[in-house]
Amino acid sequence: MTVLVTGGAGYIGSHAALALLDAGRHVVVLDNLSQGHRWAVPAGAAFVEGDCGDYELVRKLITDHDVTAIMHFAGSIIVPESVVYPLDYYYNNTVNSRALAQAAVDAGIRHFIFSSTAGVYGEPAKTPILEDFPSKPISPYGTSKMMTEKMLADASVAHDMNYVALRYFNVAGADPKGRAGQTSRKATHLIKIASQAATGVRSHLEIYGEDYETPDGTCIRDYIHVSDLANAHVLALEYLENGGESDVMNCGYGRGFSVKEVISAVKEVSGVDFPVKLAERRPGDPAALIAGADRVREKLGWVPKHDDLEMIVLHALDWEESLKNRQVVDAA
Ligand SMILES: NC(=O)c1ccc[n+]([C@@H]2O[C@H](COP(=O)([O-])OP(=O)(O)OC[C@H]3O[C@@H](n4cnc5c(N)ncnc54)[C@H](O)[C@@H]3O)[C@@H](O)[C@H]2O)c1
Ligand SMILES: O=c1ccn([C@@H]2O[C@H](COP(=O)(O)OP(=O)(O)O[C@H]3O[C@H](CO)[C@@H](O)[C@H](O)[C@H]3O)[C@@H](O)[C@H]2O)c(=O)[nH]1
Repeated sequence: MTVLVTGGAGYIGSHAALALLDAGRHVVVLDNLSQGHRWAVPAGAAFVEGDCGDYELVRKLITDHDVTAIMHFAGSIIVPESVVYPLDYYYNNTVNSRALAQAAVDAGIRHFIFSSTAGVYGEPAKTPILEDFPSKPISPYGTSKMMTEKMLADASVAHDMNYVALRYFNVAGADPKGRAGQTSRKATHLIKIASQAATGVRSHLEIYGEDYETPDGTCIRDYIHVSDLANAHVLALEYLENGGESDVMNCGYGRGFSVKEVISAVKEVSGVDFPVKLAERRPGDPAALIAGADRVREKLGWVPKHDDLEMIVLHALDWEESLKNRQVVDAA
């Protein structure tokens, strides 16, 4: 009874692997190390280097490791990059997910958990965003994820496999025990970048637009601690194993912070007044994204432990400091 974690050498997958191990599960990580790091795979997990779209490899590792469920994190994640290289995104996020789903179905895997995104909603008409709002992505990244959701929905009807697609809002922070954190080679996320500015890895931070229709003019996002998100995956697995019906669920706290509020929190917690510059709007940024987050609480019994911006920032800063010692920082 092993859980296959694709993308488990990356940011969120490594935290999910830790949460599964903490819950007493067996884990095998499959990662092609295009973005992740071998050292980020928790010590208690088996590791296979390879591509989640490699059907034969996946079939073999399902047999070799006695896999009974899959958590699928592997993918390409940078929204603006997906606009420039859309076909790469459809390949890695949709085509490779199709191959993985095929291998899962053919091997008799009965439970599948998928990393989806608030990006499937595009520019929602209002917030909080509920799961039954229309999926109208405005980037190839969002569309590539939406298509995988739809494949899983159809496959779950045709085959004996239930699934949960978790639609993450803005994931941030790091393992409170310092065992994992965000180490992406091409950081774009606000809290990561602000933490790099506070720890001297970057010279400054740019605010992408302050003329949005929000109280302080900067974009509002629902920041969720990565360890709370990882725990939602463990609960989703238990839910599916107990016969829960397939579903999509938002993962956020149901409240938002503006870019300026996040910057203030990082300055406050770090004690560093790093330079901040105003820049143009980044294309494709909706003004406000806040999760309607009742379903994940009601259906999974999810109770977050880290719904506190200062705590999220503190853990992100601690991780950034620890990366300096590992000498794997990705400078701007
Ligand atoms: N970080 C966020 O805020 C966020 C928000 C919404 C959704 N997501 C989704 O969560 C998942 C994990 O994101 P992350 O932030 O941990 O990113 P990440 O880049 O840190 O991790 C992704 C991992 O997948 C691996 N990978 C990529 N393509 C692969 C392939 N074809 N085969 C095997 N391994 C492959 C990479 O090497 C990396 O280790 C992604 O699917 C992403 O779309 C992330
Ligand atoms: O240096 C920076 C980085 C970000 N931002 C702003 O900060 C906000 C948050 O940006 P970022 O951290 O890059 O996250 P998002 O673009 O909101 O996207 C994340 O959150 C989405 C859900 O809300 C997911 O769909 C995506 O996969 C995930 O990358 C946005 O308004 C950005 O314009 C800045 O002003 N300066």
